[in-house]
Amino acid sequence: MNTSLHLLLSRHSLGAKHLVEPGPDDAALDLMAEAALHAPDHGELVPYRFVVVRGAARERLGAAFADAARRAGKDEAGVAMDAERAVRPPVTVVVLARLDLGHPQVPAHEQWVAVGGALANYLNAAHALGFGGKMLSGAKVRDAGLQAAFCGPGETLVGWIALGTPARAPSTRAAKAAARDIWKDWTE
Ligand SMILES: Cc1cc2nc3c(=O)[nH]c(=O)nc-3n(C[C@H](O)[C@H](O)[C@H](O)COP(=O)(O)O)c2cc1C
Repeated sequence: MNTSLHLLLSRHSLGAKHLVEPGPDDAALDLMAEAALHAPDHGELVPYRFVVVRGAARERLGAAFADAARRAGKDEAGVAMDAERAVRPPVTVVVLARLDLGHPQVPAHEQWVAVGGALANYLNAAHALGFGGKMLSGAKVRDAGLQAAFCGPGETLVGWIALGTPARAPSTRAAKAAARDIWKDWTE
């Protein structure tokens, strides 16, 4: 099979507990961002941006996650688990959407499609470079403190991508759908 297609067909998500050092460095993060920029994007609005959390910044994100967990009423075990989610992955990339809601040609749903396309390209590029990762959101994206920490005016906190080197092979699981379930010819 063609190598590029093999990469697309073999990508899978891998959670933080299966990710080890090293995470993507600047060169890899540049390539992943380049790949995101190659996704379809009506009007070339680039309605997204990424914020990289690594090194000592992981502890700060852990503290911010812990604060959010306390605001959500979690007990101390839950708080510690949320903090660990930020500290454990070698690299966490915060995904932010920045839609132009008043755009005369490109409605919001098209800009969201562009955000999703960029995210898919970003994750596929990480996979092509040998990294594993998983996109996560959860109730934390609606936490006012975390939103204030990352979002500029009008931006949406989409979530976090945990990234690192896969510590294990993917587990086998049933396909979410068969290819023939999601396309068909148009007939009357
Ligand atoms: C925007 C977005 C947010 C997500 N948030 C979560 C989440 O909070 N928790 C979770 O378990 N999966 C979440 N997922 C799904 C996983 O990232 C992953 O796609 C899913 O587990 C299926 O695995 P696969 O990517 O290997 O097909 C999210 C996906 C997207 C695109």
